[in-house]
Amino acid sequence: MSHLDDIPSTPGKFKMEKPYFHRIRWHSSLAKLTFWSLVFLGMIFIFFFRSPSSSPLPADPSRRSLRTPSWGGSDWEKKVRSSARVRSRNGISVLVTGSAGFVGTHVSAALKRRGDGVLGLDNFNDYYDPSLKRARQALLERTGVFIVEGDINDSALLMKLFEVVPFTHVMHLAAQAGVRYAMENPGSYVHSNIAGLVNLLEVCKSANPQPAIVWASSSSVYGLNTKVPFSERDRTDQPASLYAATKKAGEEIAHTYNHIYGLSLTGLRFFTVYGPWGRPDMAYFFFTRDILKGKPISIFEAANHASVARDFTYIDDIVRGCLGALDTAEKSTGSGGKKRGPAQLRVFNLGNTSPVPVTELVSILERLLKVKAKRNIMKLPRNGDVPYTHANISFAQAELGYKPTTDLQAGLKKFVRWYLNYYTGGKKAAE
Ligand SMILES: O=C(O)[C@H]1O[C@H](OP(=O)(O)OP(=O)(O)OC[C@H]2O[C@@H](n3ccc(=O)[nH]c3=O)[C@H](O)[C@@H]2O)[C@H](O)[C@@H](O)[C@H]1O
Repeated sequence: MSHLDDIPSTPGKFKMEKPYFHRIRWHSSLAKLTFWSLVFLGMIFIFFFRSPSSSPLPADPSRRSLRTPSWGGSDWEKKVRSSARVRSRNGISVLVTGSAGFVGTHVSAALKRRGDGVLGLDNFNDYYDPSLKRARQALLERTGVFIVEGDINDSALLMKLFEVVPFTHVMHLAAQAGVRYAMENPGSYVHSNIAGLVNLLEVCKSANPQPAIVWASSSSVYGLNTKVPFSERDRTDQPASLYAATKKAGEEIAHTYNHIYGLSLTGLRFFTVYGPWGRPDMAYFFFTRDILKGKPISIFEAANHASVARDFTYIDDIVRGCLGALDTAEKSTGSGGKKRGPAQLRVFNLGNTSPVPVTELVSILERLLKVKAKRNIMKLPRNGDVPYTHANISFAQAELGYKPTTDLQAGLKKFVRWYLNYYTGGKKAAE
C-alpha cells in the first residue's frame, strides 16, 4: 500500500465553492484548501524521507512477508491435525518453523519419514526466490507435511496452532539468515531473529504442555574469536555482523526463558550448511550459477593474501544433528506459564571439523561443472564476514551422537547434480 493512501479521505473538502457564496465562507474555504494542500505536501515529504532507501530501519521490516495469510476454519484444522499426527510408536509431534527454508525442508522430511508428526510454518518471504520455497513446499506436501502460511510474530496464529495440536517439540528454524544482507535490511533481523523468537517463546511458555524447543543459532556468534577450533566454551561476545548479534541475543533470550519459565531449550550453531535445495544467497550456490553463466565471481581473501575458509557442513549431517538434538531434548518443566523445576539448556556446534578455503570450493565447483570460473580475487570487505570458521564438535558427538560423514567434494557433487536437474532438467546451463 502506498503511503499516500494514508491520507484521510475527505469527500467535499476540495469542492469548488460557488462565487455567490458569502465572503467569509469563501475565505474559510480558501483556508481549508490551503490547509489540506499543506497536509498533502507534508505527506509527500514524509513518504520520501521515510522510504526504505533513506531510512536505516525500514518502517515495516516484515513487508516482504506474506501479510494476510489465511488460516483457520475446520478444513484448515483438519489438515493441521493430520500433518501433526504421530504415526510411529514413541514418535514426537513437532512444529517446524521455517519449514519451506533449506534446513527446515530437510528436517521436516526426515522427521516425517520416521513417523513423527510434523507441521510446518513459513511466511514465504522474498528474501530469496519464493518459487524455490514453493517447490520445497510441494516436495513436503507429497510426503504429507502441511505448511501453514504465517509469521512467527503472529501470536494469535501460534496460539491457535498449540490449541489444535499439543506439540511435544518445536524445531525453530524460521529466521532472517545471511551475514552480508544485515547491512542492507537490519530491521528484518530484529523482526525475525529477536521479536519473532520472543513471540514464539512467549506462546511456548504458556502452552500446556510446554514443548521442548530446538532452534538454529549460528557459527557466526564466534565473531572475532581467534581461538580455533571454536568450542562452545569460547567467548561469543564479539559479533562481527548484526546477523551474528541477533543470534547471540537469541542465545541469551533462550537462557532467560529457560530460567524463568522452565522451557527446555537447545541452540544449534550451524556452520555454513550447504547441499541440494540450498539457499541461493549463499556463495556455493551463486558461484555455481555465475560460473555456468560465464560471469565473474568475487572471491574474498583475508589480510596478507591469506585464504578465507569455512567449515562447510553438508545438509544430511546437519539433519542428523537436529534429530539427535530433538531426541535428547528433555521435557520442559513449566506449566501454566510457571516454572516447576530446573530445565535443560544446551548449545552445540554442528560443523564438519574440516575448514576448506573458498578458493578450493571454487576449484571443486569448476571440476564438477566442467567450466572454468572467472575469478576476481578481492580483499574481504567490511560486511560482517569473518575470515575463518572451524567447529570443535566433541560436545555434540558426546551428547547427540553427532558425527559428520560428508566431505565438501562429495557434498558439492550432490548439490551440483540437484542444481543442474532443478534449473535445467540436467540438459543445459542454468538461467
Ligand atoms: O555458519 C553460519 O552461521 C553462517 O553460514 C553462512 O554464512 P557464510 O559462512 O558467510 O556463507 P556464505 O555467504 O555462503 O559465504 C561462504 C564463504 O564465501 C565467501 N564469499 C562470499 C561471497 C562472495 O561473493 N565471495 C566470497 O568469497 C565468504 O567470505 C565466506 O567465506 C550463512 O549464509 C549464514 O546464514 C550463517 O548461517
